Amino acid sequence: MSSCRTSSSSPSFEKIPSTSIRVLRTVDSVRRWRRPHLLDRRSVGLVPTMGALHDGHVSLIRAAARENHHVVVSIYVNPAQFGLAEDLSSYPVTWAADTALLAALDRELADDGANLGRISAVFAPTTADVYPAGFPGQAIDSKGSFVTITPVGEVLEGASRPTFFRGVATVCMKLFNIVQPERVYFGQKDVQQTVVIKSMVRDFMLPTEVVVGPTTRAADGLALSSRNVYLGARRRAVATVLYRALGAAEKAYLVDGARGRDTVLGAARRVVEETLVAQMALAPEERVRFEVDYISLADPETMQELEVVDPAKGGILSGAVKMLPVEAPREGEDLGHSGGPAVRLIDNIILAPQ
Ligand SMILES: Nc1ncnc2c1ncn2[C@@H]1O[C@H](COP(=O)(O)OP(=O)(O)OP(=O)(O)O)[C@@H](O)[C@H]1O
Ligand SMILES: CC(C)(CO)[C@@H](O)C(=O)[O-]
Ligand code: BAL
Repeated sequence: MSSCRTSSSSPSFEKIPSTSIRVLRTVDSVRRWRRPHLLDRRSVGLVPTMGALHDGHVSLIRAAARENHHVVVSIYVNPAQFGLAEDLSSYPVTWAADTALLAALDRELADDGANLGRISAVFAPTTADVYPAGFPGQAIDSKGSFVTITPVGEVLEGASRPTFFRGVATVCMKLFNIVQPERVYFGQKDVQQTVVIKSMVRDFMLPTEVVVGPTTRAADGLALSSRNVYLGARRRAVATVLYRALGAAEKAYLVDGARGRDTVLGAARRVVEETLVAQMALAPEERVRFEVDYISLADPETMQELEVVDPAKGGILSGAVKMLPVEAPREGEDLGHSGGPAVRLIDNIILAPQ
Protein backbone atom coordinates (compact mmCIF):
# COMPACT_ATOMS: atom_id res chain seq x y z
CA MET A 1 0.00 0.00 0.00
CA SER A 2 1.18 3.55 -0.57
CA SER A 3 -0.11 7.09 -0.48
CA CYS A 4 0.37 9.63 -3.21
CA ARG A 5 -0.12 13.37 -3.34
CA THR A 6 -2.10 14.46 -6.39
CA SER A 7 -0.94 18.09 -6.35
CA SER A 8 0.89 20.33 -3.95
CA SER A 9 -2.37 21.92 -2.74
CA SER A 10 -4.69 18.89 -2.63
CA PRO A 11 -4.83 16.59 0.37
CA SER A 12 -3.00 13.27 0.32
CA PHE A 13 -5.19 10.23 -0.38
CA GLU A 14 -4.22 6.61 -0.13
CA LYS A 15 -4.51 5.02 -3.57
CA ILE A 16 -3.80 1.66 -5.10
CA PRO A 17 -0.29 2.26 -6.54
CA SER A 18 -0.17 3.49 -10.18
CA THR A 19 -3.96 3.94 -10.30
CA SER A 20 -6.54 6.57 -9.45
CA ILE A 21 -8.41 4.09 -7.22
CA ARG A 22 -8.82 5.55 -3.75
CA VAL A 23 -8.45 3.28 -0.73
CA LEU A 24 -11.06 4.44 1.76
CA ARG A 25 -10.79 2.94 5.23
CA THR A 26 -13.26 4.88 7.34
CA VAL A 27 -16.94 5.75 7.19
CA ASP A 28 -16.04 9.45 7.28
CA SER A 29 -13.68 9.15 4.30
CA VAL A 30 -16.41 7.48 2.22
CA ARG A 31 -18.90 10.18 3.17
CA ARG A 32 -16.41 12.92 2.21
CA TRP A 33 -15.72 11.19 -1.13
CA ARG A 34 -19.43 10.58 -1.83
CA ARG A 35 -20.90 14.02 -1.06
CA PRO A 36 -19.78 15.90 -4.22
CA HIS A 37 -20.96 13.04 -6.45
CA LEU A 38 -24.41 13.22 -4.86
CA LEU A 39 -24.56 16.94 -5.63
CA ASP A 40 -23.25 16.38 -9.20
CA ARG A 41 -25.71 13.50 -9.72
CA ARG A 42 -22.90 11.14 -10.62
CA SER A 43 -24.18 7.60 -10.08
CA VAL A 44 -22.38 5.12 -7.86
CA GLY A 45 -22.49 1.33 -8.16
CA LEU A 46 -21.41 -0.66 -5.10
CA VAL A 47 -19.99 -4.20 -5.35
CA PRO A 48 -19.86 -5.67 -1.82
CA THR A 49 -17.26 -8.45 -1.40
CA MET A 50 -15.25 -10.22 1.24
CA GLY A 51 -12.10 -10.04 -0.93
CA ALA A 52 -10.09 -12.98 -2.31
CA LEU A 53 -11.31 -11.60 -5.63
CA HIS A 54 -11.89 -13.88 -8.62
CA ASP A 55 -13.59 -13.67 -12.03
CA GLY A 56 -17.06 -13.82 -10.44
CA HIS A 57 -16.32 -10.55 -8.65
CA VAL A 58 -14.77 -9.15 -11.85
CA SER A 59 -17.98 -9.78 -13.80
CA LEU A 60 -19.95 -7.80 -11.18
CA ILE A 61 -17.45 -4.92 -11.29
CA ARG A 62 -17.64 -4.87 -15.10
CA ALA A 63 -21.44 -4.67 -14.93
CA ALA A 64 -21.22 -1.84 -12.38
CA ALA A 65 -18.77 0.10 -14.59
CA ARG A 66 -21.08 -0.20 -17.58
CA GLU A 67 -23.99 1.32 -15.67
CA ASN A 68 -22.50 3.86 -13.22
CA HIS A 69 -20.14 6.83 -13.23
CA HIS A 70 -18.27 5.47 -10.21
CA VAL A 71 -17.72 1.93 -8.96
CA VAL A 72 -16.98 1.29 -5.29
CA VAL A 73 -15.78 -2.20 -4.36
CA SER A 74 -16.01 -3.01 -0.67
CA ILE A 75 -13.64 -5.59 0.76
CA TYR A 76 -14.62 -6.56 4.28
CA VAL A 77 -14.71 -9.98 5.93
CA ASN A 78 -17.82 -9.45 8.02
CA PRO A 79 -17.61 -11.32 11.35
CA ALA A 80 -21.35 -11.10 11.98
CA GLN A 81 -22.19 -13.51 9.14
CA PHE A 82 -19.82 -16.24 10.35
CA GLY A 83 -21.15 -18.69 12.92
CA LEU A 84 -19.01 -19.29 16.01
CA ALA A 85 -17.71 -22.61 14.60
CA GLU A 86 -17.19 -21.31 11.04
CA ASP A 87 -14.07 -20.24 9.16
CA LEU A 88 -13.76 -16.53 10.07
CA SER A 89 -10.16 -16.92 11.27
CA SER A 90 -8.98 -18.80 8.16
CA TYR A 91 -11.07 -16.97 5.52
CA PRO A 92 -8.62 -16.10 2.69
CA VAL A 93 -7.30 -12.54 2.91
CA THR A 94 -5.38 -11.60 -0.24
CA TRP A 95 -5.10 -7.80 -0.21
CA ALA A 96 -2.02 -7.54 -2.47
CA ALA A 97 -3.52 -9.83 -5.13
CA ASP A 98 -6.92 -8.11 -4.83
CA THR A 99 -5.51 -4.62 -5.37
CA ALA A 100 -3.34 -5.85 -8.28
CA LEU A 101 -6.45 -7.39 -9.88
CA LEU A 102 -8.43 -4.16 -9.39
CA ALA A 103 -5.58 -2.08 -10.88
CA ALA A 104 -5.39 -4.28 -14.00
CA LEU A 105 -9.17 -4.39 -14.37
CA ASP A 106 -9.42 -0.61 -14.02
CA ARG A 107 -6.93 -0.14 -16.87
CA GLU A 108 -9.07 -2.41 -19.05
CA LEU A 109 -12.23 -0.52 -18.12
CA ALA A 110 -10.54 2.76 -19.06
CA ASP A 111 -9.67 1.41 -22.51
CA ASP A 112 -13.19 0.12 -23.16
CA GLY A 113 -15.37 2.95 -24.45
CA ALA A 114 -18.58 1.06 -23.55
CA ASN A 115 -18.22 1.88 -19.85
CA LEU A 116 -19.84 4.81 -18.10
CA GLY A 117 -17.34 4.68 -15.27
CA ARG A 118 -14.36 2.97 -13.69
CA ILE A 119 -13.32 1.76 -10.28
CA SER A 120 -13.18 4.91 -8.19
CA ALA A 121 -12.64 3.49 -4.73
CA VAL A 122 -12.10 0.44 -2.60
CA PHE A 123 -13.77 0.60 0.79
CA ALA A 124 -11.80 -1.55 3.23
CA PRO A 125 -13.02 -0.65 6.70
CA THR A 126 -12.04 -2.03 10.08
CA THR A 127 -14.51 -3.84 12.32
CA ALA A 128 -14.24 -1.01 14.85
CA ASP A 129 -15.59 1.35 12.19
CA VAL A 130 -18.33 -0.96 10.87
CA TYR A 131 -19.49 -2.01 14.35
CA PRO A 132 -19.09 1.09 16.55
CA ALA A 133 -20.85 -0.67 19.46
CA GLY A 134 -18.16 -3.37 19.50
CA PHE A 135 -17.36 -6.70 17.87
CA PRO A 136 -20.70 -8.10 16.66
CA GLY A 137 -22.21 -11.11 18.39
CA GLN A 138 -21.96 -14.34 16.41
CA ALA A 139 -24.21 -16.43 18.66
CA ILE A 140 -27.86 -16.93 17.76
CA ASP A 141 -29.06 -15.08 20.88
CA SER A 142 -26.48 -12.24 20.67
CA LYS A 143 -27.78 -8.78 21.50
CA GLY A 144 -27.03 -5.85 19.21
CA SER A 145 -28.36 -3.77 16.33
CA PHE A 146 -29.15 -6.37 13.69
CA VAL A 147 -31.29 -6.46 10.57
CA THR A 148 -33.26 -9.70 10.21
CA ILE A 149 -35.17 -10.64 7.09
CA THR A 150 -37.53 -13.52 7.80
CA PRO A 151 -38.89 -15.99 6.85
CA VAL A 152 -36.77 -15.97 3.66
CA GLY A 153 -33.54 -15.83 5.68
CA GLU A 154 -34.47 -18.80 7.88
CA VAL A 155 -34.62 -21.57 5.31
CA LEU A 156 -31.89 -23.37 3.30
CA GLU A 157 -28.63 -21.45 3.94
CA GLY A 158 -30.33 -19.78 6.90
CA ALA A 159 -31.27 -23.15 8.41
CA SER A 160 -27.69 -24.42 8.12
CA ARG A 161 -26.13 -21.09 9.13
CA PRO A 162 -28.65 -19.53 11.55
CA THR A 163 -26.84 -16.19 11.97
CA PHE A 164 -25.69 -15.89 8.35
CA PHE A 165 -28.39 -13.73 6.79
CA ARG A 166 -28.69 -11.60 9.95
CA GLY A 167 -25.00 -10.79 9.47
CA VAL A 168 -25.31 -10.27 5.71
CA ALA A 169 -28.39 -8.02 5.95
CA THR A 170 -26.84 -6.03 8.80
CA VAL A 171 -23.55 -5.36 7.02
CA CYS A 172 -25.27 -4.62 3.70
CA MET A 173 -27.61 -2.12 5.40
CA LYS A 174 -24.52 -0.42 6.82
CA LEU A 175 -22.65 -0.47 3.48
CA PHE A 176 -25.68 0.92 1.63
CA ASN A 177 -26.07 3.69 4.24
CA ILE A 178 -22.38 4.58 4.07
CA VAL A 179 -21.88 4.48 0.28
CA GLN A 180 -25.42 5.51 -0.76
CA PRO A 181 -25.16 3.70 -4.09
CA GLU A 182 -27.71 4.10 -6.87
CA ARG A 183 -27.15 0.42 -7.66
CA VAL A 184 -25.75 -2.57 -5.79
CA TYR A 185 -24.37 -5.66 -7.51
CA PHE A 186 -24.70 -9.22 -6.23
CA GLY A 187 -23.91 -12.59 -7.81
CA GLN A 188 -26.52 -15.24 -8.57
CA LYS A 189 -24.09 -17.79 -7.09
CA ASP A 190 -25.46 -16.74 -3.68
CA VAL A 191 -29.06 -16.79 -4.89
CA GLN A 192 -30.78 -16.75 -1.50
CA GLN A 193 -28.62 -13.78 -0.53
CA THR A 194 -30.02 -11.90 -3.56
CA VAL A 195 -33.58 -12.67 -2.44
CA VAL A 196 -32.80 -11.52 1.13
CA ILE A 197 -31.19 -8.28 -0.12
CA LYS A 198 -34.06 -7.55 -2.50
CA SER A 199 -36.53 -8.08 0.37
CA MET A 200 -34.50 -5.76 2.62
CA VAL A 201 -34.37 -3.03 -0.03
CA ARG A 202 -38.12 -3.32 -0.63
CA ASP A 203 -39.17 -3.55 3.02
CA PHE A 204 -36.92 -0.72 4.28
CA MET A 205 -37.56 1.51 1.23
CA LEU A 206 -33.85 1.79 0.49
CA PRO A 207 -33.18 4.04 -2.52
CA THR A 208 -31.03 1.59 -4.44
CA GLU A 209 -31.53 -0.87 -7.28
CA VAL A 210 -30.39 -4.47 -6.76
CA VAL A 211 -28.67 -5.88 -9.85
CA VAL A 212 -27.95 -9.62 -9.99
CA GLY A 213 -25.12 -10.88 -12.21
CA PRO A 214 -24.92 -14.44 -13.59
CA THR A 215 -22.74 -17.10 -11.93
CA THR A 216 -19.22 -17.28 -13.35
CA ARG A 217 -18.02 -20.87 -13.65
CA ALA A 218 -14.77 -22.73 -14.26
CA ALA A 219 -14.55 -24.69 -17.53
CA ASP A 220 -15.89 -27.85 -15.86
CA GLY A 221 -18.88 -25.98 -14.43
CA LEU A 222 -17.74 -25.42 -10.82
CA ALA A 223 -19.01 -22.04 -9.62
CA LEU A 224 -16.07 -19.77 -8.78
CA SER A 225 -15.91 -19.13 -5.06
CA SER A 226 -13.31 -17.68 -2.73
CA ARG A 227 -13.60 -20.86 -0.65
CA ASN A 228 -12.52 -23.10 -3.57
CA VAL A 229 -8.91 -22.48 -2.45
CA TYR A 230 -9.54 -24.78 0.51
CA LEU A 231 -10.19 -27.78 -1.77
CA GLY A 232 -6.85 -29.04 -3.10
CA ALA A 233 -6.62 -30.97 -6.37
CA ARG A 234 -8.27 -34.24 -5.27
CA ARG A 235 -11.45 -32.68 -3.90
CA ARG A 236 -11.53 -30.03 -6.64
CA ALA A 237 -12.00 -32.81 -9.23
CA VAL A 238 -15.16 -34.08 -7.48
CA ALA A 239 -16.49 -30.69 -6.41
CA THR A 240 -18.58 -30.40 -9.61
CA VAL A 241 -20.99 -32.99 -8.18
CA LEU A 242 -23.46 -30.34 -7.04
CA TYR A 243 -23.48 -28.54 -10.39
CA ARG A 244 -23.91 -31.86 -12.22
CA ALA A 245 -26.77 -32.84 -9.88
CA LEU A 246 -28.58 -29.51 -10.34
CA GLY A 247 -28.01 -29.79 -14.10
CA ALA A 248 -29.72 -33.19 -14.12
CA ALA A 249 -32.71 -31.71 -12.26
CA GLU A 250 -32.83 -28.82 -14.74
CA LYS A 251 -32.82 -31.30 -17.62
CA ALA A 252 -35.69 -33.26 -16.01
CA TYR A 253 -37.69 -30.03 -15.91
CA LEU A 254 -36.71 -28.47 -19.25
CA VAL A 255 -36.23 -31.49 -21.50
CA ASP A 256 -38.33 -34.27 -19.94
CA GLY A 257 -41.16 -31.95 -18.89
CA ALA A 258 -41.14 -32.98 -15.20
CA ARG A 259 -42.96 -30.56 -12.91
CA GLY A 260 -43.30 -32.47 -9.63
CA ARG A 261 -40.72 -32.13 -6.87
CA ASP A 262 -39.92 -35.84 -6.54
CA THR A 263 -39.19 -36.31 -10.24
CA VAL A 264 -37.17 -33.10 -10.63
CA LEU A 265 -35.11 -33.58 -7.45
CA GLY A 266 -34.91 -37.36 -7.98
CA ALA A 267 -32.73 -36.69 -11.04
CA ALA A 268 -30.33 -34.65 -8.87
CA ARG A 269 -30.24 -37.29 -6.12
CA ARG A 270 -29.31 -39.99 -8.62
CA VAL A 271 -26.22 -38.04 -9.71
CA VAL A 272 -25.19 -37.59 -6.07
CA GLU A 273 -25.67 -41.29 -5.30
CA GLU A 274 -23.76 -42.45 -8.39
CA THR A 275 -20.87 -40.14 -7.51
CA LEU A 276 -20.79 -41.34 -3.90
CA VAL A 277 -20.80 -45.00 -4.97
CA ALA A 278 -17.98 -44.36 -7.46
CA GLN A 279 -15.89 -42.58 -4.83
CA MET A 280 -16.42 -45.20 -2.14
CA ALA A 281 -15.20 -47.87 -4.57
CA LEU A 282 -11.79 -46.14 -4.59
CA ALA A 283 -8.97 -46.61 -2.08
CA PRO A 284 -8.85 -44.13 0.86
CA GLU A 285 -5.73 -42.50 -0.69
CA GLU A 286 -7.74 -41.65 -3.79
CA ARG A 287 -11.33 -41.14 -2.81
CA VAL A 288 -13.24 -38.03 -1.85
CA ARG A 289 -15.99 -38.01 0.73
CA PHE A 290 -18.79 -35.46 0.79
CA GLU A 291 -22.16 -34.91 2.43
CA VAL A 292 -25.20 -33.25 0.93
CA ASP A 293 -26.55 -30.56 3.22
CA TYR A 294 -29.65 -29.91 1.09
CA ILE A 295 -30.92 -29.98 -2.47
CA SER A 296 -33.91 -27.72 -2.91
CA LEU A 297 -36.59 -26.76 -5.38
CA ALA A 298 -37.98 -23.45 -4.16
CA ASP A 299 -40.19 -20.52 -5.01
CA PRO A 300 -38.07 -17.72 -6.57
CA GLU A 301 -39.59 -14.98 -4.40
CA THR A 302 -39.89 -16.66 -1.01
CA MET A 303 -37.39 -19.55 -1.19
CA GLN A 304 -40.09 -21.81 0.32
CA GLU A 305 -40.06 -25.39 -0.99
CA LEU A 306 -42.27 -26.20 -3.97
CA GLU A 307 -44.21 -29.44 -4.49
CA VAL A 308 -44.90 -28.59 -8.13
CA VAL A 309 -43.31 -25.95 -10.38
CA ASP A 310 -45.73 -23.54 -12.00
CA PRO A 311 -43.95 -22.83 -15.33
CA ALA A 312 -45.36 -19.28 -15.30
CA LYS A 313 -43.41 -18.57 -12.08
CA GLY A 314 -40.46 -20.92 -12.47
CA GLY A 315 -38.34 -22.02 -9.52
CA ILE A 316 -34.87 -22.15 -8.03
CA LEU A 317 -32.86 -25.35 -7.87
CA SER A 318 -30.18 -24.94 -5.23
CA GLY A 319 -27.98 -27.01 -3.01
CA ALA A 320 -25.10 -27.18 -0.58
CA VAL A 321 -22.54 -29.94 -0.21
CA LYS A 322 -19.82 -30.34 2.37
CA MET A 323 -16.58 -31.69 0.92
CA LEU A 324 -15.02 -33.57 3.85
CA PRO A 325 -11.27 -33.47 4.58
CA VAL A 326 -9.38 -36.20 2.69
CA GLU A 327 -9.07 -39.37 4.77
CA ALA A 328 -5.63 -40.58 3.80
CA PRO A 329 -3.42 -37.78 2.42
CA ARG A 330 -0.68 -38.96 0.07
CA GLU A 331 2.93 -37.91 0.66
CA GLY A 332 3.28 -34.25 -0.46
CA GLU A 333 -0.36 -34.02 -1.61
CA ASP A 334 -1.74 -30.49 -2.12
CA LEU A 335 -4.60 -30.46 0.40
CA GLY A 336 -5.64 -26.84 -0.19
CA HIS A 337 -5.53 -23.62 1.85
CA SER A 338 -5.32 -24.12 5.64
CA GLY A 339 -4.57 -27.83 5.28
CA GLY A 340 -7.83 -28.69 3.50
CA PRO A 341 -10.59 -28.33 6.11
CA ALA A 342 -14.19 -29.35 5.35
CA VAL A 343 -15.49 -26.99 2.65
CA ARG A 344 -19.15 -26.14 2.21
CA LEU A 345 -19.97 -25.32 -1.42
CA ILE A 346 -23.23 -23.88 -2.71
CA ASP A 347 -24.68 -23.55 -6.19
CA ASN A 348 -27.98 -23.02 -7.97
CA ILE A 349 -29.76 -23.01 -11.30
CA ILE A 350 -32.77 -20.84 -11.98
CA LEU A 351 -35.76 -22.39 -13.78
CA ALA A 352 -36.87 -19.25 -15.59
CA PRO A 353 -40.58 -18.47 -15.96
CA GLN A 354 -41.78 -19.64 -19.36
N1 LIG B 1 -18.92 -17.38 -9.30
C1 LIG B 1 -19.52 -16.22 -9.10
N2 LIG B 1 -20.19 -15.61 -10.10
C2 LIG B 1 -20.81 -14.42 -9.90
N3 LIG B 1 -20.81 -13.76 -8.70
C3 LIG B 1 -20.15 -14.33 -7.68
C4 LIG B 1 -19.47 -15.58 -7.83
N4 LIG B 1 -18.89 -15.89 -6.64
C5 LIG B 1 -19.21 -14.88 -5.79
N5 LIG B 1 -19.96 -13.95 -6.41
C6 LIG B 1 -20.54 -12.77 -5.82
O1 LIG B 1 -19.55 -11.89 -5.35
C7 LIG B 1 -20.06 -11.17 -4.23
C8 LIG B 1 -19.07 -11.27 -3.12
O2 LIG B 1 -18.97 -12.64 -2.73
P1 LIG B 1 -17.83 -13.21 -1.81
O3 LIG B 1 -16.79 -12.17 -1.63
O4 LIG B 1 -18.41 -13.86 -0.63
O5 LIG B 1 -17.20 -14.30 -2.76
P2 LIG B 1 -17.50 -15.81 -2.79
O6 LIG B 1 -16.65 -16.38 -3.83
O7 LIG B 1 -18.97 -16.00 -2.83
O8 LIG B 1 -16.94 -16.28 -1.39
P3 LIG B 1 -17.38 -17.50 -0.54
O9 LIG B 1 -16.52 -18.60 -1.01
O10 LIG B 1 -17.07 -16.98 0.81
O11 LIG B 1 -18.84 -17.73 -0.71
C9 LIG B 1 -21.40 -11.80 -3.87
O12 LIG B 1 -22.44 -11.01 -4.42
C10 LIG B 1 -21.33 -13.13 -4.56
O13 LIG B 1 -22.60 -13.65 -4.91
C1 LIG C 1 -22.56 -9.53 0.50
C2 LIG C 1 -21.36 -9.82 1.38
C3 LIG C 1 -20.15 -9.05 0.87
C4 LIG C 1 -21.68 -9.27 2.77
O1 LIG C 1 -20.61 -9.45 3.64
C5 LIG C 1 -21.07 -11.33 1.46
O2 LIG C 1 -22.13 -12.03 2.00
C6 LIG C 1 -20.65 -11.90 0.14
O3 LIG C 1 -19.49 -11.69 -0.15
O4 LIG C 1 -21.46 -12.52 -0.57
N1 BAL D 1 -20.64 -15.34 -0.49
C1 BAL D 1 -21.20 -15.65 0.80
C2 BAL D 1 -20.31 -15.29 1.92
C3 BAL D 1 -20.27 -16.34 2.98
O1 BAL D 1 -20.45 -17.53 2.70
O2 BAL D 1 -20.02 -16.00 4.14
